[in-house]
Amino acid sequence: MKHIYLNLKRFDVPAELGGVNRIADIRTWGSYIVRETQEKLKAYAQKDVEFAMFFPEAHLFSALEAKTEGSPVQVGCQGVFRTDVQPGGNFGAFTTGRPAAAMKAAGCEAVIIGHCEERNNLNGILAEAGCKDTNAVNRILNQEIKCAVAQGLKVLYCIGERSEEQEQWQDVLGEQLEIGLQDVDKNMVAIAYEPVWSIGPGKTPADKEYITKIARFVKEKTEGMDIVYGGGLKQDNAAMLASIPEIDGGLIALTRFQGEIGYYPEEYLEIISLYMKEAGKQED
Ligand SMILES: O=C[C@H](O)COP(=O)(O)O
Repeated sequence: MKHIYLNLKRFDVPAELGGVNRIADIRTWGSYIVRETQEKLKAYAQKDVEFAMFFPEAHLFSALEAKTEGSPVQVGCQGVFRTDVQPGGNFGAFTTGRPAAAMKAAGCEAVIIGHCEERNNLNGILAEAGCKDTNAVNRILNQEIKCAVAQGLKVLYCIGERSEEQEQWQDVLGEQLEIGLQDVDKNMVAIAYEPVWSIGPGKTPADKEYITKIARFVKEKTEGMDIVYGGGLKQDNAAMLASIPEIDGGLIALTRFQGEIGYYPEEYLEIISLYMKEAGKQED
C-alpha cells in the first residue's frame, strides 16, 4: 500500500502578511482543503493508497467537520507534546503543549513527528541551553512518538541528514532510527526521508540513485518499515519516485515553487495522479 502525506506547514497565513495562502479565508481554510480534494481522492482504491493531511492545530476542527461519508482523508496534526494527560496523572496542565490525548479527543488519526523544521526548533532550544548531545533531539522525538502511539495515532516519523552531516549519513540516519524508534510499536509508524541538504530554492535535488540507497538502508535498519520520500513529492519527481520499488509514497508540502508559490488543491491532486499512474505501471 502507498501512503501520500500532506504537510500543510503554516500555509494558512495570508499573502498580505507574508504567507502563501491565496486560496481561502483563514477561518475556513481547513475545510476548504478537505472539500476541494476528498471527492477526487475517492477515485483511488483504499487498499492501494492512504491519504493523511497534517494541519496546524487551529484548523483541525473545520477540516474534520468537512469530511463526508466515506472520505479517504485522514486528518492529522503537526506534532504532539513529549508527555501526556493521564488518568490519575497530569490532568492537562500543559500550557502551550499539544498533548496526544487532546489530539485523539479532537478526532485526529495521525501525526507528523520529527519534521526537519521541528528538529531545527528543538536543536535551537538545546543550543541555547548549551547542550552538545546530538542525540537529545532523537530522545525527545522518541518520547513524542510513544505518546502518539499510546493514544492510537499513526505516526509519520521524519528523518534526514543536513549538509554538514552528509558524509556521516549512515551514523546520523542510523541514530535517528534507532533512538527515535526505541521501544515503539513499529506497526503504527511510517518513515519519511527528508534529505535536508537538498530542500529549498537553489539546492540540488537528491537523485534516484541516492534516494534508492537511503530507502534500502532504512528498510534494512527497520526490518522493512514503510518509507516515503519527504523531500518532498512534487510534479517534477512524482514519476521518478514512483519508479523506486523501495519507496512507499511521498510527503507533499508546497505544490507550486515559482510565481505565486503555495499549496493549491488541484496541483496536489495532479501530483497524486502522476505518482499513482507510474506506481500502477510498476505493478503491471
Ligand atoms: O514537508 C515537506 C518538506 O519540508 C518539503 O517541503 P517542500 O516540498 O515544500 O519543499
